Amino acid sequence: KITDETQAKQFLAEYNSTAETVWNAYTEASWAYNTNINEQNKQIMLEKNLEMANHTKTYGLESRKYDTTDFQDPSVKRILKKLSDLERAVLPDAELKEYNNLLASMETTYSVAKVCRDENTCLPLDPDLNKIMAESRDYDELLFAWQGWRNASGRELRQSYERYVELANLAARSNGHIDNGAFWRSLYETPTFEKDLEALWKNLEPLYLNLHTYVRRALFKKYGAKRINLKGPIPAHLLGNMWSQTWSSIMDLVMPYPDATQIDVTQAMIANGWNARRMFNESERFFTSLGLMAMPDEFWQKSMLEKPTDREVVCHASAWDFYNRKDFRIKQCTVVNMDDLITVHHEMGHVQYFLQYKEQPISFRDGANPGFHEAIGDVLALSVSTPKHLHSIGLLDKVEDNQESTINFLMSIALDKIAFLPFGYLMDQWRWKVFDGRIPSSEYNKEWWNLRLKYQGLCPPVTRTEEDFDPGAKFHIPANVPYIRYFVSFVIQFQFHKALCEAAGHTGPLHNCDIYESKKAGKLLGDVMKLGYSKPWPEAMAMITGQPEMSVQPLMEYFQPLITWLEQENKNNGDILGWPEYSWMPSTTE
Ligand SMILES: CC(=O)N[C@@H](CC(=O)O)C(=O)NC[C@H](CC1(C(=O)N[C@@H](Cc2ccc(O)cc2)C(=O)O)CCCC1)C(=O)O
Ligand SMILES: [Zn+2]
Repeated sequence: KITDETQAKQFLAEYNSTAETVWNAYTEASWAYNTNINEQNKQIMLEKNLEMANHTKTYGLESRKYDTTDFQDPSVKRILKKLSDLERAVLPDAELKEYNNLLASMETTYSVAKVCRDENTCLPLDPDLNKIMAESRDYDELLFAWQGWRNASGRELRQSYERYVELANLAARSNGHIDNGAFWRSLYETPTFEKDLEALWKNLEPLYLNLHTYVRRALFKKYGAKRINLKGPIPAHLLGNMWSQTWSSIMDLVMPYPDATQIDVTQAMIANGWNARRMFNESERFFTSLGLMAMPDEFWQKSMLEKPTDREVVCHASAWDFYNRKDFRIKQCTVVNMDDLITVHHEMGHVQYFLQYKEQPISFRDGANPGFHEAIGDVLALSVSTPKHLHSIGLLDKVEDNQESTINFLMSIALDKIAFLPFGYLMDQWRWKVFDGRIPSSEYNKEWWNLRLKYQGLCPPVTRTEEDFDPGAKFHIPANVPYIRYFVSFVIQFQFHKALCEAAGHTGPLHNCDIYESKKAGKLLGDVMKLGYSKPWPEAMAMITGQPEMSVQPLMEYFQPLITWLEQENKNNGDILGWPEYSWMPSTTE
């Protein structure tokens, strides 16, 4: 074992500079494929991925030769520990090639899947099927899109997924983890992580049950007793989203006070001639108003902000770090609406993080934990979404400060933030159980719907079998992107919001806070982003909030007026919380 710390530092300097070159080459190839899906670009990406894996393995095996027990520099210890996990590079050549091919083909299948109405009208998910799910109020048309998408995507992926699970577990176990789920959870460096998450969920469940009951009553009014059971789960295709993960698209069906201020600003964006570029410029303006960094010129030259018309692309939005400290991009098939304005801020939050930690060693160019990376953009979006801010950028003609408008506003935010919580929690509950063997492939779909029932109180609108593979109809599953990061983000973003609002000198209810132009708030956030992954995340959490733990208190404080209103409303309606008639399903006849 090598115990010479100076030698270790030289080794890491060499790793850092070679990694920048190799990772940049892979990222360029991956970008080329994602923005122009064809066989040649796929092959080049796979080749660059192998080169990156060789680099990871060479340096990873070398890093294992060091005994860091007596080392002084904590960063050297932290980086060597991270490098010693080879991830997929640990696989033998044949398995690594098979694994990378599986991932590329699953992502391609998902990204090019279409649903055909007839032989010459085939609809992609983005924007066509998403638009139907958000805007249609026709039960059968919604079912056409919902079932068609699952046939075109999930069903096609089941077999590949089964093999992917085996190889992901083989890699994880070869690196010393029990299974791939244990490897994913290890990124949070929290021994009590699963227990902490369950405690958070137990605190949040009552909020969700109240929202679920209220929305079920509204859908009962719209779709009637044959389709909605006031004591049963909600059919999964009626919530305004292909995966029922966020419900703000059905605000028109659930709006508490239709005569008070309406928050959806899509019409105003279109009326004011907003386009994709304007949406990104507005977001950049918010970041610079906090004293944070503007986008480099290269960002505007090289990003893909709209769906091209002449080729197939991966439309699922994403933010890219090219690991050369200069080149950062976003790929988004931007549509001019409120939903996408939020997504723009989300992706710009990732790029801001990339910019803030770009001088860190490459091993530290990550979020304090993955949930931190997901929270940055959403924190700013909480300010942008306030009536006050929307009014200031010309998207809301008047701001009314009364109880009805407040409840309408909080409902529109709750339909995204509270509705999302059970979905954000269950996605990796399913995957962790697949990786540890508690869910065998013969029960993939049955267990998926058991979790959808248990946490979200949803039921499939038509009977599902093991011919189906509904988890595969959600991007992150075939794309091998972990998901618990979003559940963590939806909790901590309210902790960050509360702390930044205090730094900005905000007084009054938390839901009215807009941190726009607060340099103090910006500094608090910027200093944490600069750390990247260099310090354990509780230290970063304490820098922002003054304490090291995840807490639901700020989220509860933010929604308190709505929670009180929902409890009263559900009581007035004589409605029960939950779905005791859990085996009910909607009738398929009129
Ligand atoms: C190279 C690369 O892959 N980079 C990573 C970033 C990084 O790791 O550096 C990346 O860009 N990942 C893509 C992913 C895209 C989106 C997503 O998938 N969101 C979740 C959950 C959710 C839902 C509502 C919401 O308001 C916020 C989140 C979903 O839609 O289910 C799509 C819309 C928003 C974010 C993302 O940005 O997280
Ligand atoms: Zn994200």
